[in-house]
Amino acid sequence: MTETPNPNIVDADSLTGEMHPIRRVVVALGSNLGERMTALQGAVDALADTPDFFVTGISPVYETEPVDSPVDGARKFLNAVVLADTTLPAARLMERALAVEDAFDRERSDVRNAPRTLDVDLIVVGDRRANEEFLQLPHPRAHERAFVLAPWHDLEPDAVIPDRGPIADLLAALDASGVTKRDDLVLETQ
Ligand SMILES: Nc1ncnc2c1ncn2[C@@H]1O[C@H](COP(=O)(O)OP(=O)(O)OP(=O)(O)O)[C@@H](O)[C@H]1O
Ligand SMILES: Nc1nc2c(c(=O)[nH]1)N=C(CO)CN2
Repeated sequence: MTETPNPNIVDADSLTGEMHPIRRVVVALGSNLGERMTALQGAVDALADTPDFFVTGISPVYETEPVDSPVDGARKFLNAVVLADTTLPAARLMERALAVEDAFDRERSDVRNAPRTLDVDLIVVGDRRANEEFLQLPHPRAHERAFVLAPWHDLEPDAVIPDRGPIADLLAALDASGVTKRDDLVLETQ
């Protein structure tokens, strides 16, 4: 007897499956090398051009003190967060994030947290959990990063990181003194 697939049990990350649920995605952007705003705007445009990926929100831009920088006196970052709805599997999103970084001459360094033209991090993909080197979800350090939580909180004050809690509470527990909103810098939607 042929088994009829149950449409309610979709392997959301099967790369071969036809059906994928729509999931809300939070993407964090950062740059502290070169033309920082050009890189952030380019990332927003590239994400918006991604098939089956619909940008629903773009945060204000924050200028932030480098966290855990290996370089003394490293330049400040510009950071922002993009919200989107997508049916793309998380692994495809990760590939896309890496391709967008590469398009901005991101050099991959062995030095952890080295300055970078563009960093594109997946923070949450619906309630998807992953713990592989290539893909960890929710992002394992997002809950302790004011440079991620502050812009995200502007867009979604009631958001929750699975297993970590409400971002409002997480943000309130952090020292956010190194994180400054730059009202003069605005990322545009296409
Ligand atoms: N949720 C995720 N978002 C972005 N990259 C991830 C994620 N999970 C795993 N990775 C992997 O991490 C690698 C990117 O590391 P990268 O050098 O950009 O880290 P980083 O941005 O410097 O540090 P951090 O991960 O602390 O933000 C990629 O190979 C990517 O596959
Ligand atoms: N302020 C700031 N600090 C960082 C950032 C970042 O985007 N902003 N990214 C890091 C690694 O991803 C490490 N440190």
